[in-house]
This record gives sequence, structure tokens and C-alpha cells, in this order.
Amino acid sequence: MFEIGPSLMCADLGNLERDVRELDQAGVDFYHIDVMDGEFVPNFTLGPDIVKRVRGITQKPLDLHLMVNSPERYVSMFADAGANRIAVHAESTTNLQGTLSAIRSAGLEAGLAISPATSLDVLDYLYDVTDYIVLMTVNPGFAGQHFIESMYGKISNLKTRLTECGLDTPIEVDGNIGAQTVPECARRGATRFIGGTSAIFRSDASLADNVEHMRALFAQVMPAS
Ligand SMILES: O=C(CO)[C@H](O)[C@H](O)COP(=O)(O)O
Repeated sequence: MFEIGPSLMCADLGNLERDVRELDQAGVDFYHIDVMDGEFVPNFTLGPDIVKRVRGITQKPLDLHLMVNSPERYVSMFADAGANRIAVHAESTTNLQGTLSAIRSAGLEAGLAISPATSLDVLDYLYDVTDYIVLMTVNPGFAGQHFIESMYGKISNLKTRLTECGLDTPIEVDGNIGAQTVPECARRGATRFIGGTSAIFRSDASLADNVEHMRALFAQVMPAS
């Protein structure tokens, strides 16, 4: 029921293959790959060549978070590189509905990424083209930030809206997801957890141990998970 997706922008990029193989062994559920263009957010991260390389190492789903302007330009590029899911932000395109539909038409799952200050109303006419929601718990752009406390209430509100619509759309939380935040996010309805610098890529333990610690946090919420 709860899934772990390591955020590869936080991996040791000089040893990416080693990290992915170790995380595969540890049984993570998918990989989260952040794509930034230095315009939509003030940072640069990973691109199609890295997606292709990771696709050659693992069979797990590749979950892309596009923090780029006009992401519709890149859907087929990332589909060809081996992505399984692509999430985009409302603020990044003038045709959000069309972009989500194009992601689906390319055979991928379409995700709506929602920044901390963006209202959940953005979903109102998009439920039928949205396969999952990435609820950002920090402002997009950088790893290692503080969790924005008001996002707990936002997760609950989102869960309520989805339930009222009879939907079980996965809620993915991203940003400072770790020991302090996982249990409360899970209690409020998040089911996919992006593990970055706070959870998976900590230097004080092995990747496998960190995955195990995350699973232990889920068990606090739902002992049978
Ligand atoms: O999307 C992101 C930043 O925009 C990262 O995936 C995310 O922040 C993970 O890193 P951390 O757990 O250190 O916050």
C-alpha cells in the first residue's frame, strides 16, 4: 500500500549505477527523477540521457517530475528514454489538460504536480486525465529544504476531495520526506513517498538500511503494511 521512490537527484551521481542496483536489491518500488530547466525553477538537474541510463539498469517504474517550462515539448523525448510516469505543474504550461492527455496518449501515467501555494482547485476539471498527484511539501527546485507544515492539512484536503469523487488516485509526497514527516503524511492519505536527502540518501547508514527504516515508519501507521 505504501511505496518508496528514491529521488535520484540526491544520489551519488558519480556512482549512480551502484546506488540504483543497491536500491533495487533493497526492494524500492520506483525511482523519482527530477528534471529542471533553470527557468521554471532556479536549478538544473537530470535529463533524458540519465533516464535512458537508469532504464538500462532497472525494470522498476521511472517516475519523472518535470519542473520545466512548456513540458509538452518533451513528453515524447522522455517516453522514448524509458519513463513510465510524467508529472507536470499547472504553472508550467498554457495547456495543462492537453499535456496530461498527451502523456497518457504516449502510454505513460499522467501526474499533476502541485506546488505548496497552488490551490487544489487546479484539479477541478482534470480528474479524468490525472493518474496520480505529486503534492510538493517544499517549494520545487532544491533538495534538503524544510517541510512546510501547512502541507499536512493540504494532504488531508486532497484525500477528502478524491474520496468524495469516488477516486483512489495515488498521492505522492515530495520534499523533506523522512522520519519526522512520513508517519503524519501516511496517516493523512499519502501513499507514495519520495526519499531524498532526509530518508534514503543519508550518509549515516547504508541505502538498504535507510529503505528498511522507511518501511518501519510505515509500519507505525499501519502495522500490516
Ligand atoms: O523535487 C525535489 C526538489 O524539488 C526533490 O525530489 C525533493 O526535494 C527530495 O529531496 P529532499 O527529501 O532532500 O527534500
